Amino acid sequence: MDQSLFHELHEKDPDLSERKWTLVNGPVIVGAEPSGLATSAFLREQGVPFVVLERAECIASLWQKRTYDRLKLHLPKQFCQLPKLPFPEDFPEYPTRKHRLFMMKPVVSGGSRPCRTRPSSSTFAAGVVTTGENAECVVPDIEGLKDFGGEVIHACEYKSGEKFEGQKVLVVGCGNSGMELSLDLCNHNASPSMVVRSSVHVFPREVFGKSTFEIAVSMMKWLPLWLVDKLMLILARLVLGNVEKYGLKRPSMGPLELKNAKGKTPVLDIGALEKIKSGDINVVPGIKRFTYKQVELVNGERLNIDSVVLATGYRSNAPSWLQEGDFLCKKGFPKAPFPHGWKGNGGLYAVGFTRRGLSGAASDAIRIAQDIGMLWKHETKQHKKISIAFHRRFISQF
Ligand SMILES: Cc1cc2nc3c(=O)[nH]c(=O)nc-3n(C[C@H](O)[C@H](O)[C@H](O)COP(=O)(O)OP(=O)(O)OC[C@H]3O[C@@H](n4cnc5c(N)ncnc54)[C@H](O)[C@@H]3O)c2cc1C
Ligand SMILES: NC(=O)C1=CN([C@@H]2O[C@H](COP(=O)(O)OP(=O)(O)OC[C@H]3O[C@@H](n4cnc5c(N)ncnc54)[C@H](OP(=O)(O)O)[C@@H]3O)[C@@H](O)[C@H]2O)C=CC1
Ligand SMILES: O=C(O)C(=O)Cc1c[nH]c2ccccc12
Repeated sequence: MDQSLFHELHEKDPDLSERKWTLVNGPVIVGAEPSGLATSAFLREQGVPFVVLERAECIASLWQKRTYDRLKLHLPKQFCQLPKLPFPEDFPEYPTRKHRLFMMKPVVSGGSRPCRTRPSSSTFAAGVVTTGENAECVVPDIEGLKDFGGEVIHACEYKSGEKFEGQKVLVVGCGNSGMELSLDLCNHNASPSMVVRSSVHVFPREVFGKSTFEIAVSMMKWLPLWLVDKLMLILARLVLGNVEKYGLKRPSMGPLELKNAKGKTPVLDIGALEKIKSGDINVVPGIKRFTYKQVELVNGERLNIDSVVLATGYRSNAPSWLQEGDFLCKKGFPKAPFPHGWKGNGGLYAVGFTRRGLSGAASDAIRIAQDIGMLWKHETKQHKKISIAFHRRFISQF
């Protein structure tokens, strides 16, 4: 590192010399999951050397290690493809997590392994944040949870309901995780109670054999968002009836408006609602406190429970490692609203913070790779020109 820069940084951070530093030529991509891998694939195609940094010891760690066995994508496959890697026709409409991992293999074996680069004499610098909207588990601090005495896990540690057979399990949270894990627990002969502390939008995953998400996307081409929201709610009411009578209060904001404004994903139901209607999943209100093997709810009711699954969501971790104040907000999302959040100043980029799942990540990756590809070509051309001029001058001295 340049000595004057080192001194300047050392003044700000006295521990600097204790840390390991590596000089990297080319973009640094942080995160090796769909967003990082898609960006890598595009950069490789454009001949840009890059390095991928990943905290886990493998790629695709969310899909390999932090998801449950029976997980399937809840959007049809055409909305969850990585650029240039369409799911094969013979894959099911809603691929499983194993299908998803299978699709990521070629990207990796093609060359975007963590910490891989080609030597270059250019000093081109760019940083791509792809650490995701789900980087850390949200673990709420609920009174008495530490002394509960039974097993407490987060949804990301849940693999299967097998080990909960015969148990009373409290599932905290009613997003897609809470709903799907409650269903999985039922299917393994456990008795889940699911906490709904505020409200939730529930839709069937399909209506008359057609994906509900796809219907909404088609309508968005012609109609304003507020109207699509209204029509989706009418459709849900016709197909599901009034879900509020089962304790599933709907938010006052429409589903797509809420997703855009707060990132809260509507539930695309794959069977939990039937179990709620039949009473196999017991819907309960917010938690007041835990006591030994019991939970006390805000309505004063007490339940005996054996285990707790916290399906309480995820958050970005970028503010903890990216020391730059302009690009990201406190919650670790780009400050600029979609579709402008992919590019910041000074070579900073972000992929996968659009609150639009995998298709949002794919569109970010394409934009960024094009931008970096162009800058890289310009930079290397300039570099070549300087080298040739220097070479000529050097030769002319003799
Ligand atoms: C259970 C579940 C199911 C989902 N299903 C769908 C679906 O069906 N369709 C859809 O469109 N979307 C779905 N999503 C949304 C999800 O965000 C995307 O599927 C996708 O995984 C996002 O990819 P990503 O690369 O942006 O982030 P992630 O997959 O979260 O990957 C981020 C990577 O960055 C690494 N990382 C984090 N912090 C650091 C650090 N400080 N240093 C180095 N590396 C770091 C992580 O280890 C991870 O490998 C789902 C999400 C979850 C949790
Ligand atoms: N098959 C698939 O494709 C699946 C996809 N996913 C996706 O993964 C992402 C994360 O989903 P998910 O894990 O469900 O997280 P979400 O953020 O969607 O949901 C978190 C839930 O936990 C509740 N909660 C948080 N803290 C507390 C608390 N202290 N007490 C009671 N309830 C609490 C929230 O309630 P409140 O609203 O009141 O804050 C909310 O119901 C989403 O994008 C989702 O679509 C997840 C599972 C399966
Ligand atoms: O972010 C997610 O969890 C997704 O699965 C993708 C997604 C993006 N926009 C949506 C709107 C309704 C349901 C799911 C999604």
